[in-house]
Amino acid sequence: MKRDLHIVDVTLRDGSHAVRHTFTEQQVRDVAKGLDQAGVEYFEVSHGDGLGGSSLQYGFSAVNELKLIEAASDVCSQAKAAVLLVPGIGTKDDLEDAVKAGAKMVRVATHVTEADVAKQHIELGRNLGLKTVGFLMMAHMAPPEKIVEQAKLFESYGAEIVYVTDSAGALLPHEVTERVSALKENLSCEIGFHAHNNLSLATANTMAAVDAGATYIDGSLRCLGAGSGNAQTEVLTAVFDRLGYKTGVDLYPIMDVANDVVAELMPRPQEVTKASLIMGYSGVYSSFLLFAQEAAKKFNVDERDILVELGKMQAVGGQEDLITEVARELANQQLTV
Ligand SMILES: C[C@H](O)CC(=O)C(=O)O
Ligand SMILES: [Mn+2]
Repeated sequence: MKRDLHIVDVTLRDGSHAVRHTFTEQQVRDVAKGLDQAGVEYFEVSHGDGLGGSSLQYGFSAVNELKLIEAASDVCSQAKAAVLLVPGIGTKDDLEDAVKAGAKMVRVATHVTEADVAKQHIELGRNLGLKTVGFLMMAHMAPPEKIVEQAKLFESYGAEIVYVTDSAGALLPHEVTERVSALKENLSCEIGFHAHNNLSLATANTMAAVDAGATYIDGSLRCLGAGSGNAQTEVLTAVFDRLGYKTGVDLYPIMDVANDVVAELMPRPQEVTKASLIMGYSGVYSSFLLFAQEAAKKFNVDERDILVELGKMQAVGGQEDLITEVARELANQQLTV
């Protein structure tokens, strides 16, 4: 079918953060099968921090992600597995292994000002015949001109799609419009948008992105993802159908996999809580949520204070060890007053 809007489901990758990387092969099979039957074209599957993410720093996966990619690919008749690769966490060898396991798309993710580290990985993606995407994370931290500059690097390396990634769920709709419009005006590749719902704006922001010209949008079933989660795949399906777009996704089947499969495996409802709200408000990387909550308990400090401090420090992914430092420092300050 000819789609005019592509919904990429990230439940089995961004959702991995929310379940502390404990997805089992059976869970992955069930979700992938449901996505396939519902007509989803691409879905991501890997550790939450992408290929190679299973580590002390980011949290160990219960099951090797190559097995998960294989399990997901096995049950699909038309849907294709995508993997995320953050250069420095994942390697070119990891990508080659993921392709052997069945991956058909790679999304190479860098901090919004560091696109240059993705050259080799994007080139490899193209050489391996993958649909190749550049993913600019923490997009609220750079103005539109900077994002254009960085996106052009991705495009020059061969990326077929460049994403504005609102990792902190901090962007407001007009800020999404500014960023996506700037890319649309200055690039010839397709534009994508990835939302987090920390300010309860994931759907509104995704609508703003599509209005500004994005043709790839991310969602997760029941919002399962880091922080307050992502835009909700089944909601995006309904909303964009109402708006007259052809996504190729069928509403009842996508609702069924969300409710009958994903809801059953969620450790907690995916809500905007005081901690995730403060992440959107202060511009904090959504994947820090569970680490900050753990540190708050350990050092008996308010999780919001940790997150506000991390926002002020402009901490980015890879600096998870700072979270404990900040919590310890806040606890010391409490002792001295
Ligand atoms: C590695 C991150 O979790 C990628 C992502 O989904 C984001 O930045 O948001
Ligand atoms: Mn995300």
